[in-house]
Amino acid sequence: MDGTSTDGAGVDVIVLGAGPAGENVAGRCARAGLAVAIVERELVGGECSYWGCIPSKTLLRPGEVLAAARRVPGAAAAVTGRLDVAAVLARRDELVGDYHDDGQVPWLTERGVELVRGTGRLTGRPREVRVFLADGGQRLLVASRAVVLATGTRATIPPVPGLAEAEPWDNRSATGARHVPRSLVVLGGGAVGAELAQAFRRLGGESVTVVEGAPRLLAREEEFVGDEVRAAFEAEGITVLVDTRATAVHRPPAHRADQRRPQVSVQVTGPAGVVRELVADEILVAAGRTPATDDLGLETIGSRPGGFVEVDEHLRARAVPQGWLYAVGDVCGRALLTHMGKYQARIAADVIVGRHDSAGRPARDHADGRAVPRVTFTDPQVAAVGLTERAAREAGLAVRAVRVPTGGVAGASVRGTGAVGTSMLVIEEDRRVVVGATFTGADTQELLHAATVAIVGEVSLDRLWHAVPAFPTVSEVWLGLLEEYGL
Ligand SMILES: Cc1cc2nc3c(=O)[nH]c(=O)nc-3n(C[C@H](O)[C@H](O)[C@H](O)COP(=O)(O)OP(=O)(O)OC[C@H]3O[C@@H](n4cnc5c(N)ncnc54)[C@H](O)[C@@H]3O)c2cc1C
Ligand SMILES: NC(=O)c1ccc[n+]([C@@H]2O[C@H](COP(=O)([O-])OP(=O)(O)OC[C@H]3O[C@@H](n4cnc5c(N)ncnc54)[C@H](O)[C@@H]3O)[C@@H](O)[C@H]2O)c1
Repeated sequence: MDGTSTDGAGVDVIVLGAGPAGENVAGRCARAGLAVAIVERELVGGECSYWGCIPSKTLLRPGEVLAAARRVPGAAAAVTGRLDVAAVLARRDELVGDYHDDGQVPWLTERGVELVRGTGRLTGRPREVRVFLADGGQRLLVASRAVVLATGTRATIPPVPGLAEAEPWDNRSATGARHVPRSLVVLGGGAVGAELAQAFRRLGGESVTVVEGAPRLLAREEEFVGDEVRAAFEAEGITVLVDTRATAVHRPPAHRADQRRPQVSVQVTGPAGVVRELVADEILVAAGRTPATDDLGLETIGSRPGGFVEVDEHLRARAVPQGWLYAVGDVCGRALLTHMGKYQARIAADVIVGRHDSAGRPARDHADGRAVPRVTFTDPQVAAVGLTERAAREAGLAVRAVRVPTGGVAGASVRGTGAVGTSMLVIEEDRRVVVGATFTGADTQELLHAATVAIVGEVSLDRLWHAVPAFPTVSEVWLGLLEEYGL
């Protein structure tokens, strides 16, 4: 084909997508001595670095610090001003590298990974990828060992009449905002919606309304999670509408190019079919993610373009029996979280490299489905790992759940007044091991890893009893939970 150069000779592994998952599989393969090319069509670092984890946490942090100070008598009196929005947005810009990837590219080049700027597509021949280069040319790459798909996801825009035409915000426009809208409707109360609703409220949004179709916020977590986050949101003036779906959206066109965009009206239908109309400056769609596979050549391997890439326990695409195609990160649909994508990347790299565990078994994914840690960075924070009580019962496990208030320990009291939250363990009765844990409250993120270790290590309660939490730390909730269980 005209303009195509075939100079992929000598490449062992091709990775499509340089988000956190792609970078990690490339880096680990290269560390093992393989020649690796990584293809990226936007910015090295992916969604997480520029439009996901990093900017969203940066927008949340100032409000979290202020709220924490207000809970400490003596310190509270020193909080006299408002958040400096311009400084918050400037810090966001700094942490996203002003939307340039110069700070991230060296991580790849220092490891000897070749960066190819362009859009990659499977050709249908084994281990072959055509790259539509950013400069307009094309390049054919052929790998001797493997191709890894790590192309991530984008925001799903649900088929609500008028929504797409209303030019809604998605995670990119929201995390990259240049101003705080006076009024904001957030469609979806999952992790993206909950975090960004609170961020914009605390940054000065006068009216923030979350519209969630499920019966509660963060609906995949324990039921008390959504109830507690909702109570906290309502206490700070965020309106939460659950069991409610958007049914029509309308934004009239601006009359002149220099005019402020007209407000958007959102018709929602709530419980018992009650219809309401919400009017706001912006609507943010936070209704889940769509895999970036519509133009990846999946049809050439017999898979449906636009879907998640189904993988086995070695992260090999099930559609390719020869086993040369892998998928890691969001695109494999297992757990849409950066740290899980990075974990899958390490496993896939070890399979490609041929690394075995100490028992001589090939690397495989043990954590997905069983021990996925997740933190929603709202205030109160939600930190959870493993199975919810309901999921454990649905999986046929005989479990008992125990709960204590997170604020009931001295460690919480010394951190501030009015500590809220709940700590809960889901315990499999037969084996006396933890299979799930949830901690809500301020700063519970750091309680989580102990629970992850307990689950992955299958540590018995009788052993956990001898893991003494230091005084006065919030980790003393572990002691309360084990006593509540009967130890
Ligand atoms: C607002 C928000 C906040 C979040 N916060 C957190 C958080 O706090 N913690 C957490 O763990 N997770 C968080 N996530 C999820 C996290 O961002 C994703 O799980 C993570 O980015 C997935 O990494 P990935 O490498 O699989 O894909 P991505 O980060 O999406 O990267 C994929 C890359 O592939 C490139 N690409 C796509 N198609 C092609 C192609 N054909 N050729 C070449 N390149 C291609 C893209 O340009 C992109 O750079 C958040 C997500 C959002 C939206
Ligand atoms: N702190 C974190 O780790 C973090 C933060 C943000 C995102 N993420 C990851 O990103 C992924 C995507 O997050 P998300 O919040 O976009 O998706 P999500 O699937 O977690 O939540 C989407 C929510 O939108 C609701 N919804 C969908 N369509 C709707 C409609 N038409 N009307 C009303 N409600 C509707 C769903 O019921 C659901 O509760 C998450 O799965 C999570 O893994 C993680």
